[in-house]
Amino acid sequence: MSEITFVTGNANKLKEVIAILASENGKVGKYTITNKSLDLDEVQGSIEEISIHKAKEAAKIIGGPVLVEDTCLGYDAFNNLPGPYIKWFVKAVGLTGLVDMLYKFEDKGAKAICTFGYCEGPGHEVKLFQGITQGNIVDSRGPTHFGWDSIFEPVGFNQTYAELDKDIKNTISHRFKALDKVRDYLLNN
Ligand SMILES: O=c1[nH]c(=O)c2ncn([C@@H]3O[C@H](COP(=O)(O)OP(=O)(O)OP(=O)(O)O)[C@@H](O)[C@H]3O)c2[nH]1
Ligand SMILES: [Mg+2]
Repeated sequence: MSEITFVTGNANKLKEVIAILASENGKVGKYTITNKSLDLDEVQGSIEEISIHKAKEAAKIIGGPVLVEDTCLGYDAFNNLPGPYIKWFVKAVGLTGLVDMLYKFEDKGAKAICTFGYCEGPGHEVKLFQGITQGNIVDSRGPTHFGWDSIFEPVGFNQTYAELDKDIKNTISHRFKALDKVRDYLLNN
């Protein structure tokens, strides 16, 4: 039995990862998923570079197998920015600012991108697993306690992530799609 530590400083992410990946007593195949709340350094760079760096740093701190995740929200009209910097945009301009900055653009399309990084331990390579959900940026609707959930309406739905039942979000989200690949990998390795 091997243990993998999911390292994140975000309680909402953790809830979703547990619900999607490890609902049955924290186990995925031969692995037990535990967690540690840590704020990891985030370098500037591509989505992939950020997740690789986070995973390597987490493996060093934990000294064993780790899973980390980085989430981006990229506007189609902005060539995928704010992307990995969405957290700082939420803090700086709020949800209203994030909606208003698209006012001159007809295209309200956006991609929610989730990239998990798995590292077996210090010095090991990092494996990446990505999931993308396409949506539109809309005026805030629903609870606002998780990032930009209330301004992202996934394609094919007329509710925002925040309005959707958690059970629904967790079967269509960027995080679900990425975790599906993580699960596949863990069940076969
Ligand atoms: O509405 C949302 N629905 C989601 O499904 C979702 N997933 C992440 N986020 C937010 O997007 C930023 C990512 O930054 P991020 O990946 O660096 O996360 P973080 O710094 O909070 O945690 P971590 O890096 O310690 O894991 C942060 O502001 C998160 O709150 C979401 N917002
Ligand atoms: Mg972060």
